[in-house]
Amino acid sequence: MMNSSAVILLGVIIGIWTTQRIVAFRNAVRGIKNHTGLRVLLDIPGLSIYMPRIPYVTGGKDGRWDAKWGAFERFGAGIFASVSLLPKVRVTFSIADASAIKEILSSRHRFPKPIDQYRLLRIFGDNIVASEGDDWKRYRKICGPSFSERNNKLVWDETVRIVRELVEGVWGVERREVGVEHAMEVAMPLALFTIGSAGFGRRMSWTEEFTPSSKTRLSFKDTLHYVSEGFMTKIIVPRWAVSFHKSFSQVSLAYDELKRYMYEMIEQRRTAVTKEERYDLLSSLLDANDNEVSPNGEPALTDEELLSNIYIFLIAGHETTAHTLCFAWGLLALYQDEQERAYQEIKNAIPDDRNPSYQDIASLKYIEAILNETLRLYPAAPIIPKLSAEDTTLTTTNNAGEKVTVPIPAGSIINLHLYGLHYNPNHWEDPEVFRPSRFLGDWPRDSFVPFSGGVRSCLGRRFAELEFMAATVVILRNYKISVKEDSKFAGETFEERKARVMRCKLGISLTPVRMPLVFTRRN
Ligand code: HEM
Repeated sequence: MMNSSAVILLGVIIGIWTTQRIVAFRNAVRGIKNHTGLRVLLDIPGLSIYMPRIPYVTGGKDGRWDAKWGAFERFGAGIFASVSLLPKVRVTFSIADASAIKEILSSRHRFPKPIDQYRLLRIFGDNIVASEGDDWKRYRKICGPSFSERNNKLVWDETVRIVRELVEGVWGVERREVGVEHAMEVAMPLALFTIGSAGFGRRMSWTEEFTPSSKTRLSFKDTLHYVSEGFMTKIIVPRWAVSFHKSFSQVSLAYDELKRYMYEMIEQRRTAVTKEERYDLLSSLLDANDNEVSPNGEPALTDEELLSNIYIFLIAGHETTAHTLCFAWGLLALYQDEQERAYQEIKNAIPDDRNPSYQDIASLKYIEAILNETLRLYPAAPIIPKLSAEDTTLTTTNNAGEKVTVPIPAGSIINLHLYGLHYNPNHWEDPEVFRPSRFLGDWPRDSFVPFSGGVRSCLGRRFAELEFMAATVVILRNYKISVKEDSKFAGETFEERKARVMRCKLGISLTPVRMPLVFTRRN
């Protein structure tokens, strides 16, 4: 039993602590001139998005990635501020205003990345996505040249080869219809094979049996598959717990195997007697690294840094593109007129039976517009976090159309809310509607940043765009895509069907939940 003076002491300590918190909270609110937004008791990074909205306690949907423009509408401006009391007083700004986002993306020093939030991407060590400052500059200088024109062409040619192999070799030209329960069954291996080939110089195919190398237990294909599927497991499950479940040990093994494969590949390329001309990302990265030496004569990147950067190409590079392809096919299945227009463009651009070539992209403007419209509606990274390095201000517009200056204290987290921006009715007409033609004429470029922007924009943008276009061209030339019928949903309206088919959740990137589609041969 505590005696009464101990209870009083504890009460005093709690009282002081609570008063300090409340004063800090009030100061934080004053510091932002009580700018519109959420004032909540609790904001636990990573967990808050799963909590319901309880006024003054949690932000719920309004603070979430999928609030779209709705939360900004409710708070009456293109920038709103969440101030929370626990676990610590924190100010977070959500921004869906095009000119404020442009200002942030063009000022890396004022608005760096909050690299604490990128810890999870450092499984193999420091890398281009999860770094800032001089380290990032060094990585960008070495990694940048890998995404060359020659690599672009390789991405195109390899994607065409991979999808043709699916169409001709796996589905077969005789088969009238191919139904899938989830389009990811097609999009994921497709993206995996493309990154395997154009990223690592390892050709994989839909039909081939894969065997492990002399030094590994898993094949390269299975390794990549388990590594990307098991990303969350790898992060959540500690090393000592991997033996608790078969799937945990499989993922752990896959990560070890990936490391072995990477070192093997690095070694092979370095010791090859005759140097082959290869344009995959790994070869170019190795070349660049060997040519670019540090002042003491060592390669610019250590082997660990090489490994971690290659790993990040895999993680950043294949799931995002697979999900985007999947969303696009779902939208084309729902909007048959748009699909027909795309098909006509392909027929006109590539009239004979030849392979679509890299040079054809100039005549595939509608396919490119479909990619952009898909990324507007379903941006793979719906929120991009930044940090304010100094006390500053940003300007936005309120619902009445007046300019509002928002004070941004140093240390505030700034979430670039791409979902909000891409559905902002001040920038986009009928933002909820899938209308690729909006990207054909003049469109508001600052209101569309699915690949981020400024010097920290996506390095693999062209890689992803070409993969998307090549895959979509080969699929649409051969198949008409439609939603798989299901008697359970016989009476649903178009909007209900769209909501069902396009349902998504946030994983490493925005993820389609279940997209049942049918591919019907055109001839
Ligand atoms: C549809 C596909 C893709 C989308 C929507 C996308 C989007 C993005 C976004 C939003 C960022 C900024 C992330 C941040 O600030 O934290 C980013 C960065 C990056 N992406 Fe992509 N990405 C895609 C495909 C790819 C591919 C295919 C690769 C490589 C093969 C790739 C490699 C990278 C790299 C290396 C960075 C870091 C750039 C830097 O910080 O300097 N991405 N991407």
